[in-house]
Amino acid sequence: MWGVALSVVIALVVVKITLWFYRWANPECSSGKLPPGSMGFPMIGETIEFFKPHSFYEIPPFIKKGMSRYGSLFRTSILGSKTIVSTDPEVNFEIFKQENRCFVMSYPEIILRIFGKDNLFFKQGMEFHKYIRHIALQLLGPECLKRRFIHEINLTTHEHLKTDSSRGVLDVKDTAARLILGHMIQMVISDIKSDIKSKIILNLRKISLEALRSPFDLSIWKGLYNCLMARRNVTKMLKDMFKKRREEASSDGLRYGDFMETMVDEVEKEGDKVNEERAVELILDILIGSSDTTSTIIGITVKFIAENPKVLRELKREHETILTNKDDKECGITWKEYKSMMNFTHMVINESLRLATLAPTIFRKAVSNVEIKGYTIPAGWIVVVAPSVLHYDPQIYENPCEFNPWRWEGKELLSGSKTFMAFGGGARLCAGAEFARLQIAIFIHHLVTNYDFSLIDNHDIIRAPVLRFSKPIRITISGTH
Ligand code: HEM
Repeated sequence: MWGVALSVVIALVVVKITLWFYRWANPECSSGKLPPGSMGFPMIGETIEFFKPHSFYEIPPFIKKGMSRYGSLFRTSILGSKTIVSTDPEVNFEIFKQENRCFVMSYPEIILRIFGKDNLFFKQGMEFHKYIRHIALQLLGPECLKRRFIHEINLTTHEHLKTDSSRGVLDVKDTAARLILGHMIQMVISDIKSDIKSKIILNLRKISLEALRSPFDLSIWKGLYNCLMARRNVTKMLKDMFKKRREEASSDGLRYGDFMETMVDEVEKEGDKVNEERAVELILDILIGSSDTTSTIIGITVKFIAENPKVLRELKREHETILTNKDDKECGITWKEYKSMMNFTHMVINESLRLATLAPTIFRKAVSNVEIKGYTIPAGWIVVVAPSVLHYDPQIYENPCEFNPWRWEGKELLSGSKTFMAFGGGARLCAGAEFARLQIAIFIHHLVTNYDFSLIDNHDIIRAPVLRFSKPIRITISGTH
């Protein structure tokens, strides 16, 4: 009797588990047809494959496998979420077009923790996003870059290269990260004391994209803890300075003309869009966004230039032409020169951005059922757009693994397209794109006009899934004047 009962219980459990497996592998879709694909093992899905390290010149293997089996739109599961991966330029374009309507930004928890769970750019709602973006562009947009920032960037880049090169060896990413934070903090808080500035830089340097690892890799927790602590320290320092500024503004009417003042003014305005907490958060979001991204691209660009003498010669020619009409050869470039005399430099920057593809996957969530290319993306599913696939597609970029700036000749250089999405696309196109391009161009200008340099080591750069350097990108460097 007991034996029969036990057999029945076991059979029921087996049926239940089988059904659960079946439902997991064959998710329901209330209307239409899901894209083909495999959901992988329950819960884990393809998370391990998503974070699996792969070489710099490779597209993520799990995407490659999905594409070869199922085509350019397929379903899977990553980090416990039902997911659709799109490698189709038309579908990607449609997803960006429907930003803040059918699709909203939705990054996995691990990524949110690095950039901050309270990051205002992750908050949903079209109106709020527009408002926050508008304020950020008052600092990062072309008007401010042209009027004030370009001078600061030239000055800091010149000074840092001069000091750091005096040792004869320079870690490119490290120098770039410190100089970017140096002038960015100055633009945000013009009256900052130098010891506080150094403390902020020290903490912000601990918040790195490299902390992003697989949840199965135990070192991720230490990295996340460091990011969290660094965020907390900087938030506290910014809060204190913000409070002081508000008090000064109301008692003495002191004006500084910097970004912190813009934020103080926003908080004082009628309405409740931004309070003191959010103002500090936005300042922090911009500081975090500014350094690690751009310094990584500068590191990679300098590596590519050092490895390609023909590219270096052409850059030197372009930048020495800019210098011919200048009395002060060390003052750097003007906005007009940046825009109209640096065509080849822009080609080099685009080629580095394409090969580096700093954001290999961009995450969204469908908020309603969306019909696309004969399939349905159900509400609640995550959609992963994969720019890396387009950037390494031989049909779009001949010999895609080759660093060849000349492939950009005659093409639109300063805006993205359906096949060039280094800065994302649509309403959420990178708010710091113009700043990053300007900073990279200025770094190249000072480097090629004032120094001889060559790479010290060979570097293995892996993707896991964001870029990770096996060693720092170091160059030997000496002044030419
Ligand atoms: C070369 C360097 C950079 C690259 C490759 C890059 C890449 C990107 C990408 C791909 C996105 C879109 C993400 C998405 O759609 O989910 C993005 C958004 C963003 N980036 Fe960058 N970024 C860079 C530099 C910067 C800098 C220097 C800043 C700030 C100072 C910045 C601030 C932002 C912000 C605020 C957003 C969110 C925009 C929005 O949601 O409206 N980025 N970036």
